[in-house]
Amino acid sequence: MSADVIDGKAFAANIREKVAAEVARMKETAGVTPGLAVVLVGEDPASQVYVRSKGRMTREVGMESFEHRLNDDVSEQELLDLVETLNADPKVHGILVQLPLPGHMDSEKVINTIDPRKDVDGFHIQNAGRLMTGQKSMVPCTPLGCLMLLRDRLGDLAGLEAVVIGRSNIVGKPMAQLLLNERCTVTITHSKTKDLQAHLKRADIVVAAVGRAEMVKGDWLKPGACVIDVGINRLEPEPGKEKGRLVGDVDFASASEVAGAITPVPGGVGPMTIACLLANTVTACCRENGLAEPEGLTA
Ligand SMILES: Nc1nc(=O)c2c([nH]1)NC[C@@H]1CN(c3ccc(C(=O)N[C@@H](CCC(=O)O)C(=O)O)cc3)C=[N+]21
Repeated sequence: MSADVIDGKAFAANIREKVAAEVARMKETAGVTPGLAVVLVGEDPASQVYVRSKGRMTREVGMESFEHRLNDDVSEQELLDLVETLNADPKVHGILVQLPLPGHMDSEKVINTIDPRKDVDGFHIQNAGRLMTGQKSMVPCTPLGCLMLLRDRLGDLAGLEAVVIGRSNIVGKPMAQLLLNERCTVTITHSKTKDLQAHLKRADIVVAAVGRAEMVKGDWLKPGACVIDVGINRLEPEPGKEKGRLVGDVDFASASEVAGAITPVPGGVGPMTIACLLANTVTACCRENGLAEPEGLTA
């Protein structure tokens, strides 16, 4: 192995420490405590685990955590009413509605009902538009976390060739936009891209967010590339095991022979996502209260 393994877990812990210091300062100087509301519809076990660890980390940094669990047969109107209630609640500075929502709900409508100032996921159409036009916005947590890791590793990103694999509204598109804002030369590839390997061969930066286990192989990469693996895929359990292994969209074994630096799964981008959610909540609370925004927690 030649690549440096980027320790997202440690980096995220460091971000959470900064967030905690900021929260303490806000309580002391302005008497405000940032609050994050998380809404979970249905009983998906993986989502429950994720929501629980968000709640724990929210409290650990000294913020208030509000958890709302709704049955998966709740009507869309009931969910919209809850979002409106949270919009109007002065103790709530950030609102996250866990996705995916049950099939009978219109996710776009639900997301766009969140007050954009409280949209700590950065999924509201107003935040997407603001990010695209370079106006102050809430930035989606996973791409923000990836950007922090890239800046830490590479410093100034201007002029670098960046290839994003995946075109989702949640990761691929905002990631490409952030890299463009850093003045990278950005290519967005996806499942219909004709010659992915030809693109990757040029890439100084690779952000893989396709959701296909171990798809990107080491010999597709430019030697020395910085590889950020957003994928979280669970493999089939091996015989006799209850749970399969967690792997990314990049074949770590072969990629770490070629890359200059690479994020592992788990322990890479995942923890950064939660840390950035907390950072966004602090940012939202500062903006709401006219307080100076802390350095290093936004894009
Ligand atoms: N509105 C909304 N916003 C989200 O940000 C959102 C969502 N819905 N729905 C679900 C996905 C998933 N997600 C993860 C975040 C962190 C880890 C994470 O910390 N993973 C650990 C390990 C997890 C494990 O061991 O199972 C790691 O990669 O090291 C995973 C998954 C945020 N999501």
